[in-house]
Amino acid sequence: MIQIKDLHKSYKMGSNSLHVLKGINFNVEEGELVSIMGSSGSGKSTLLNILGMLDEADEGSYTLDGVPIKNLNERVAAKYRNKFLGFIFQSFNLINYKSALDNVALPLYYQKMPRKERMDRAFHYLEKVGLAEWSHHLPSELSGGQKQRVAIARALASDPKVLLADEPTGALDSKTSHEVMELIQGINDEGKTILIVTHEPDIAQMTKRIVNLKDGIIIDDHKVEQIRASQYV
Ligand SMILES: Nc1ncnc2c1ncn2[C@@H]1O[C@H](COP(=O)(O)OP(=O)(O)OP(=O)(O)O)[C@@H](O)[C@H]1O
Repeated sequence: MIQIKDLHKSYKMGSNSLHVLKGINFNVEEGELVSIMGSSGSGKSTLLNILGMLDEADEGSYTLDGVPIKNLNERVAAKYRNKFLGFIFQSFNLINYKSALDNVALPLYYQKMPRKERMDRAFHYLEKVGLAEWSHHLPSELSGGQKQRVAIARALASDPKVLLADEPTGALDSKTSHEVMELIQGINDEGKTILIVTHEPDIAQMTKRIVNLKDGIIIDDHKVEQIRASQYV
């Protein structure tokens, strides 16, 4: 699903240049659940931004579902991004004045899906994350865990090939984090490819593979004996 070869990325700062990614190689197969770990400044967000087509590498190649991602104009990049990728953020990024249902339906509106179809679809995904009864509530009326479930439903509604999650449990308490991870594990069980950036080892242990970054290179990449979140609840 994802092939990354010898990826390099530097940031220019005045006359200096900060070499952040120093030759990253890794592949992700369809249906994997992978966590990317590493200390602050190791390059996790830089890598996730490149995977999310929000930034481009200086050198190396990135192929997503067989498509080489390079030198795309913004319109084509946006089309591929919508088609291939769903995003989940630490801070949920919901629109406060829209209901849970409207938040999930909004990306479908931008994809020009007819109203009835997009509302039915949004409701289906809210049901899937266990929030059917909360569909008309505003984000301010939901708990942190419920907000992240809405954000997950929104990411799933476009049926992307890959979900990219940047610290998805970073704003949640431990019990809620495990519940959200249980949901993510369930979505992965249905075949979705998922990559999670996290600095929490117990969250990484709930994925199937941990990739460790340090100073812009991968220092470790191993499969894990997955801990099922249901053991915690
Ligand atoms: N747009 C930018 N311009 C200049 N330097 C940047 C930029 N973005 C990131 N950096 C620098 O690149 C390095 C890697 O940053 P990155 O955000 O990828 O790390 P990270 O592993 O995600 O860290 P954290 O866990 O703190 O989010 C850091 O030293 C950071 O200051």
